[in-house]
Amino acid sequence: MARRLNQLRKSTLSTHDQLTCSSSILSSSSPRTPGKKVVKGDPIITGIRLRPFLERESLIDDISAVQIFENNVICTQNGRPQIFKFTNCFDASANNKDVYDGMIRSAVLASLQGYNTTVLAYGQTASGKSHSIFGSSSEEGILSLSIDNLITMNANHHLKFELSFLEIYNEKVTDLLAAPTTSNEHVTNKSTSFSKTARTHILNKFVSNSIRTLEIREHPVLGPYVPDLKYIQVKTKEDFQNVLNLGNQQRSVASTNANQRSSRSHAIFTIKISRIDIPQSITKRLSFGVNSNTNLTNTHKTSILSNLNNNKKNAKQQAQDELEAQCVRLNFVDLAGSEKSQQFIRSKGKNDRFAESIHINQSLSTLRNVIDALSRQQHHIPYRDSSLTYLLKNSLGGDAKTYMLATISPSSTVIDETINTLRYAGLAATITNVPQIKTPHLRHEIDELREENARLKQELFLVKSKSMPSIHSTMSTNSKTSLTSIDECIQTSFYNGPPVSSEEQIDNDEKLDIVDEEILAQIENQCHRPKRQRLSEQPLHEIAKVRKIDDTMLHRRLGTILSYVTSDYSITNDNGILVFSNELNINVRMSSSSWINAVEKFDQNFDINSMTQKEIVIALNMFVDNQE
Ligand SMILES: Nc1ncnc2c1ncn2[C@@H]1O[C@H](COP(=O)(O)OP(=O)(O)OP(=O)(O)O)[C@@H](O)[C@H]1O
Repeated sequence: MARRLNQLRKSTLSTHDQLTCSSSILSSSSPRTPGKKVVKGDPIITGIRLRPFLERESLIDDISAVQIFENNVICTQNGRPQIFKFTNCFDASANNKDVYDGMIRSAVLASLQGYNTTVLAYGQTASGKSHSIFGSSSEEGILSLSIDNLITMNANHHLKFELSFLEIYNEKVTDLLAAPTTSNEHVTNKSTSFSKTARTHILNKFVSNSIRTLEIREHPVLGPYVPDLKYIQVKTKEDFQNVLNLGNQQRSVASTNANQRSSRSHAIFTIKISRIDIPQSITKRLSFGVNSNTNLTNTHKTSILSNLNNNKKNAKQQAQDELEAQCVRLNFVDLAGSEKSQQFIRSKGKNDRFAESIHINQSLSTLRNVIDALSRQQHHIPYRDSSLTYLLKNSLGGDAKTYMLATISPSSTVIDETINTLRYAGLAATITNVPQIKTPHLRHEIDELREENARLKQELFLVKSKSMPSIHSTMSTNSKTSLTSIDECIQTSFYNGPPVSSEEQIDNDEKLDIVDEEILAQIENQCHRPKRQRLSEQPLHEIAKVRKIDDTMLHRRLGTILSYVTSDYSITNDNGILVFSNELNINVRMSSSSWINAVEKFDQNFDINSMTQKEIVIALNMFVDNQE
């Protein structure tokens, strides 16, 4: 192992010059306009995932041309190594959970904060896009893990989740959750007396008739959307699985007329998140009935009534738009294989395949053109040149948060495509979005709660530093009341008020960080303790080893503390901890390093025997570095 690492290190050093060279390749594919303005916002977050060798590749003695070493992806093409640097790299040993924890979890959290968020899986055919998003029989995909996380975090049932699943194939958008217009069985049974060619023809016709093609429209506020797309509400993981199965079933019905269609179509799975409690101002307008009085005789009366009805219709439409604008969408996009159309033409050599490849190529080449134009900050971005880019307009250089997971194969036979993928992922990382919070109806409350939270933290510590007889008894009544509702409100962290620009948001966050820092500094001074170093996210056993702490002892200690609070908690696979207690209004998911820190700090600062349950929860929460 050490020898392997040394070899890789050497190869990294010896390829330092190549790095400069490959950086220049990268920059040559994204030449910067001289003097272009610096756009403030969030870059598209990119990650690279290398899949393991497949059995069939091992059988033909294919050799690995790609290695991942820390944040470097090292590709060997014609004996010449090239290095690409990325912030998130997952090697062949990573599973979907690792990808979720390392990159996608923050996308889910962003959507809960009120941002429209998109996760794009980009890469050539068979590089692992679908495996990452949808998983396999033996492994959950990042989509399922995201749903899991969302459902767990919605313990108070304040949020509603609705799912849609669409496919873009040959530039046409189809709804994978809408029932087909006729039954497939009916057609296949009826067609049994036909020859194979005639049956294929009938089936093709049936498929194109039974699957409704949808239009894309652009709304002035919402941006491009598919008006008639079906959304299905889900409450449990089982509901989600049923929706996914339904969509996949429809997708496979469509595949009968185009083998492995899924490889050449784009699929967009959307989780629409909204609050259960709709503001009254909207509910009223939504319930407006539109009268159709057919007994009118007087023309004048008719025209007045028709105007009234139109106004009602407009008010209803407006209310619906307002409601839509307050929903957040978390999209998972499984793109078609990114290889060049030439390969399709060569491998298939058929006319219909040619048309198909042109469409796929149109979508993907437009996607590349859009990425290219955005990275160069050009004025015209060709979003409308393909259905895919039109629908993803807000996710590419718009107001959404975007994550791109580029999947690559280790095989030496496809190294050109792998390098292509890495180049586009590199370009995508230079694109800046300006994310806007979409759900404006809690903003002021959240701002106030954050301030209140910081103030209470300070109050709590000050009380503690004066030997703390009982936190509760020294707190103001207001503080006690606020503390009760803080957890609940922060959990449902949908904003209220006008949309905040990401700049403002960063500014607010920075201010809050400064306040936090100041409070911590004050506390450190008061407690005369040296500043503690923050723990990095490491596996539990590693932290325990470095700190010479017995992790089972820590588990036990946490168990004891929690048993004062609730009996409803569980240890997760990654040694994190999930606490449920509706009665106490807590729903805490701590990672291993967070709760180790929390337990240690708790023990150093508090005497559990002199505290109420509520105080224990507050104190524990206060010490969690990274509450998720
Ligand atoms: N990380 C992984 N671990 C194990 N097997 C994987 C992994 N990634 C991909 N595979 C396997 O590789 C094969 C191709 O993967 P997948 O279908 O996800 O590719 P894809 O990029 O979605 O292809 P396409 O563009 O054709 O849809 C599948 O058999 C899948 O199970």
